[in-house]
Amino acid sequence: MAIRKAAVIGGGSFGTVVANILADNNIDTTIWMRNEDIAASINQQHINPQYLPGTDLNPSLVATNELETAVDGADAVFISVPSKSVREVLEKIRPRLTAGQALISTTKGIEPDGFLLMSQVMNELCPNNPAGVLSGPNLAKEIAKRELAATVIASEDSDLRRNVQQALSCSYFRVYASNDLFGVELSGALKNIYAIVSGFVAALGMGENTKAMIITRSLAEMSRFAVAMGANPLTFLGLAGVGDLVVTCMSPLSRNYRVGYAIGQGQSLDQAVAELGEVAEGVNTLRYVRAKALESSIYMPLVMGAYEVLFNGADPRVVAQGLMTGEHASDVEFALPRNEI
Ligand SMILES: NC(=O)C1=CN([C@@H]2O[C@H](COP(=O)(O)OP(=O)(O)OC[C@H]3O[C@@H](n4cnc5c(N)ncnc54)[C@H](OP(=O)(O)O)[C@@H]3O)[C@@H](O)[C@H]2O)C=CC1
Ligand SMILES: O=C(CO)COP(=O)(O)O
Repeated sequence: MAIRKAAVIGGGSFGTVVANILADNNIDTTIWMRNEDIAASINQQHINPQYLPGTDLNPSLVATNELETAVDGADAVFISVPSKSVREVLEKIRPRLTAGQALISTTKGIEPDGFLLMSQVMNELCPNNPAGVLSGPNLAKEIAKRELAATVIASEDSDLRRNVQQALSCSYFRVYASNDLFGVELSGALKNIYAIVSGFVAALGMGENTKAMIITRSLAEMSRFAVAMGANPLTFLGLAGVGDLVVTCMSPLSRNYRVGYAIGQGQSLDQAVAELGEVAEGVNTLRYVRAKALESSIYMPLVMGAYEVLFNGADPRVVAQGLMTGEHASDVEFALPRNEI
């Protein structure tokens, strides 16, 4: 069944953008948020003054502080809050959901207990609702200006994939499909770590070759980790992999890049995060991925170096320099395995 009525849970920059695309596509859309003033601004002035100032939202978009107003009768519910709040929000909406309402996460993070991705949390709490993940190179502030962008809808449910493609595709937004939900979701979470590292590199004035080396070795590292976790490495060649890695490692619009940049300029992690005032998922993801890599003996020099900078006060220069001193390695490990060089 096509999506005629949609709910978006979370009134930050990306939730607002997703809701606005749906409204632009004439879908009856309600966005839920806990902040009453922002909801009133969206309903009366059609702006989100805190997260997307200067963007005129579609006047048909309705904002509410009542979950039932958003969720009841929605064909699809998009979850767009930071990962640390996803379980709490799902527990609140779960009693209102009916079987078959699709749940789509846009959240790019990991739950530390059990190293769970958001679709796994959705499946655990709402097993009767088909799950999907939306992920790709999607800087909210550009899409808000209706600049051209593309994304990936990943789900094992082909109806869900088709319905979301139809609901979100428009003149400025294109939606590609994937059935590798785990790979798409994992790459969206992992790339935030490398955006922080790229922020260090930019702040230190390192060269363009260095930046390209960091991005490419980031891709090698994140796909090595993902394969060890059971994901399909080919997914990392797509928009949710290379695409999102490139945009977040190169753009000051990325909050993770900005945290790295501020640290590269000498700020502490606490200062950098406080100044940002929005979520930078990569900070926590770095902690969880480092622990997992150590536990599972996965070689991740960039993750190890970034952790030392963020949490043990190491000089950010050591992260890129660390790559130069490792043992001789393979360029593409899927072609030439590490143990065969
Ligand atoms: N911004 C972007 O370009 C993109 C972001 N994403 C991902 O989307 C997710 C959300 O990010 P984004 O919208 O940017 O984040 P923001 O920091 O812009 O906003 C977070 C939103 O979540 C709300 N929120 C936080 N905790 C809770 C809670 N416990 N209950 C209810 N609401 C809560 C905040 O409410 P309040 O204002 O009341 O604190 C705010 O509305 C992240 O995982 C991010 O990685 C994905 C693609 C692009
Ligand atoms: O995921 C994003 C773009 O695709 C947004 O990245 P940041 O969370 O770093 O802003």
